[in-house]
Amino acid sequence: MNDAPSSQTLQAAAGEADPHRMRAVFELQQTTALRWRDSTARERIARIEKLRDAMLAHRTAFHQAFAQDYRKPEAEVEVSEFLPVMDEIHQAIGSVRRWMKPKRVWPTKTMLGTGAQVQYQPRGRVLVIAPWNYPLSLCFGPLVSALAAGNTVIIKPSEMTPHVSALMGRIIADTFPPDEVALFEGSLPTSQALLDMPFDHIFFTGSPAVGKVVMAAAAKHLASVTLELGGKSPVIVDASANVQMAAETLMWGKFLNNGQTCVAPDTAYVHASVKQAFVDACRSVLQQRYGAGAAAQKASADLTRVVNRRHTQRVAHLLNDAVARGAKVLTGGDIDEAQCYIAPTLLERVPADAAILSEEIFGPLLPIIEYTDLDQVIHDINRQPKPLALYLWSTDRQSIRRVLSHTSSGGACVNHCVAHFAHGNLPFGGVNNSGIGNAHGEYGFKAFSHERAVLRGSWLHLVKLFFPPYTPGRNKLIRMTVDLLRLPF
Ligand SMILES: NC(=O)c1ccc[n+]([C@@H]2O[C@H](COP(=O)([O-])OP(=O)(O)OC[C@H]3O[C@@H](n4cnc5c(N)ncnc54)[C@H](O)[C@@H]3O)[C@@H](O)[C@H]2O)c1
Repeated sequence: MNDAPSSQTLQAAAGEADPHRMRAVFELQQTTALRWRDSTARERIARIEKLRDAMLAHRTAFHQAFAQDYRKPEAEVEVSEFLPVMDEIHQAIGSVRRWMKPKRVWPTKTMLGTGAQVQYQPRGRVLVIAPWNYPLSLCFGPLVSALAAGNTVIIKPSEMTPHVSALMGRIIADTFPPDEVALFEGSLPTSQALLDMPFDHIFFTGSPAVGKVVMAAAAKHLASVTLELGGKSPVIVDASANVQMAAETLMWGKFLNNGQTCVAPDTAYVHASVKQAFVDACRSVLQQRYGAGAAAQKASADLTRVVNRRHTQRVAHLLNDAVARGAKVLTGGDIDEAQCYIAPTLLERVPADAAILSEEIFGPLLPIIEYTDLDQVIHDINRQPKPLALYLWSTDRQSIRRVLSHTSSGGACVNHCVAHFAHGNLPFGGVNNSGIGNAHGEYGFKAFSHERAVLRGSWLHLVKLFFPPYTPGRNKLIRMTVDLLRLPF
């Protein structure tokens, strides 16, 4: 690969990556992608292990980069960035052999005597576009799945976490030749230049609005897509809920990464009979975790900052708009735009026309809506676009069954929140507005694989009985075969 543009050069352009270099790397990856079609599990595991070792060798540098980008506490870098990627790596190394094996399938009645299997082929050259909120996890997590499936990869991280993105760029450049894996930093122009190229698959994580742009770009080349999007994930705390447990878990899921989580609880419907107890429990959990009083909470090292001023203004607008329309702040409400700080905030009596009830909040605000009729809550949830997650705190089996069977969402947790993201044997993805396709574990492997149907077997020659000319005898045989399928065995 002597004529390959060096990764150092690729990273050299300030701001946006050079489109010519991106195109050159893309072309270069084609030869590798074709060669990797029959790559072995051992080769794929070796690549994943290289990534793991490089990532772990830069653990402290990551802690520093996250602190510089948005003051993310070290513990949260470990639990929400390293842990998911390490889990993905651990699972892929242990299971890729099994995932890759062609799966034999039983013949259907008309195919008796044939042999059939599903072969998992690498898609080829894939593009991973990632958001800023979990930059390491959402770049390297999909990278692991893509490598497990045998693809070459180009990654476009977010421009909003420049220190983490630059560090990941250095790691990729030092670990992989660009014909295997390359990372290009940049914003819209870089993303658009990449989307112009005929990738075999695009794995996009980000907002539903940009997801539509990505899908339209993919349509030009009929590239397959996985879209991991966002939305408003509703919460229900019903009259039977363990209120203390609900407060403890919900305050974690909501204020982890300061609410900047795709599956963050967005709006809480709380039954009137437990609302006051729930609010009291939430207040006390927040005080215990982040300090009593506004000054203590602002000084807490355990609260990540909002990623930048623009997003601080956006979240502050949601809060101010709700308050101006009559919402009441139950706790929090402090804003320091210069420091990108917004206190953990609970609101009630939010009027229906407040923007906070229609836009994804993606910040440390939680509107609480008191309810008495569960069916009305289900009706309200079903009027909104299908969310990425739905959370229910309840001990009543009937209510749990009713909510799970009458709503739709990418994923759901009962008596917890956010934690389903961490279960590597569950598909992670949205539905319609919150996403298309799945990530994680074997689902991630499949997202980056083409499931090719392969049919063989000497009995197949019997299909000639259905070839023209359609004599009366053949017509009869065809009709009999169709009628055979009406029989129950
Ligand atoms: N489902 C998930 O797994 C998941 C995970 C994290 C975040 N999200 C969602 O991501 C969103 C927040 O992240 P964000 O603000 O970085 O998202 P975003 O959609 O603004 O940006 C995501 C990526 O797309 C690029 N981009 C932005 N505009 C583009 C355009 N017009 N054309 C091409 N590329 C473009 C960005 O540079 C970035 O790399 C939220 O909606 C959140 O719910 C989803």
